[in-house]
Amino acid sequence: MKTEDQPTDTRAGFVALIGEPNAGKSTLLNRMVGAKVSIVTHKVQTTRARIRGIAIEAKAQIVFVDTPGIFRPRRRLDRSMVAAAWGGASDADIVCLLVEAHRGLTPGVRAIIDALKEHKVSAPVALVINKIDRVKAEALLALSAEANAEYPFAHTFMISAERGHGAADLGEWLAQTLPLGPWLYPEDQIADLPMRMIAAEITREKLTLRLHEEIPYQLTVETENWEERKDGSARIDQLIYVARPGHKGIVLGKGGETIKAVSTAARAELEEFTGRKIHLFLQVKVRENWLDEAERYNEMGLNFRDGDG
Ligand SMILES: Nc1nc2c(ncn2[C@@H]2O[C@H](COP(=O)(O)OP(=O)(O)OP(=O)(O)O)[C@@H](O)[C@H]2O)c(=O)[nH]1
Repeated sequence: MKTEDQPTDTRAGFVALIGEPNAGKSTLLNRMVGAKVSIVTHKVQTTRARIRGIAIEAKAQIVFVDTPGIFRPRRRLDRSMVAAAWGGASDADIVCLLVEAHRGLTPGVRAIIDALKEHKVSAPVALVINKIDRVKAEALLALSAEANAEYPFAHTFMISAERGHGAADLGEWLAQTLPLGPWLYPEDQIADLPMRMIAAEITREKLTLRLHEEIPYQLTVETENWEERKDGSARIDQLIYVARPGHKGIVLGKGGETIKAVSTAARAELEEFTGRKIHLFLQVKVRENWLDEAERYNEMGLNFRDGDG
């Protein structure tokens, strides 16, 4: 609620990052927010939850909605993800469409542009050409012209989310373009994602990095318990759900060496993130068909659409 005594020159609002899987949404989010809130791996379709990060730019508070990749729905999970992505896009004050410079207007990007038109997204849409480090300048201009002929983008940015080029200009424009209004979250809050979920994401990232291609992405991590201790440390208990009995052994590894390595890496990152000592306890459970359980979807911030698939 806006009150008389609040400054009137602040701005705040939601910015949805959309684009094909692997476009660099998580990398950009992490760069703008300056804290690790999303998983960055070489695998596609890693972002499952609608994770948000908050950046402060001049007098504006920019709340990023990192949507799951928008791609063609095949399985039930994919359809929820697509619905969540479009939900995020139409609730936003600004939409940023990330396009990979070296891939250009792929059929996937064209499908997103068609969907923007079809969903009549009223928010200004910025075209963000990412990974400019991978192409020559001439190619960028041609791509920009081609894309702007397809959709009335409010602005075009050419950036490298990884190296940082152009990110400041984008941040400045977002800050100027968001609606005037009081900040939405307290200043010291870097993300509205509960710490438990961040902790689960960290462990899932370590698992993904460690297991490479051995396990499909049917694997989920939940933080069951977070206990504050008197000495300032915290005890975190997490459950790793795998879809098949055979996967349990892979996650554990020979003599438990995989799970130990994952636990060590996750604990180190959690300690760095929280600035405190962490006691991390991991347990692996088999949960066949977890992909079909509504409960799991809701925990991931997705709406389970009964009757689908
Ligand atoms: N060369 C180059 N690579 C980049 C750049 N930005 C991101 N990447 C890489 O592109 C890959 C995908 O980046 P992510 O940030 O995970 O992509 P995403 O859009 O969040 O992907 P999903 O979570 O699958 O939707 C990673 O390997 C990044 O390191 C960039 O500016 N230049």
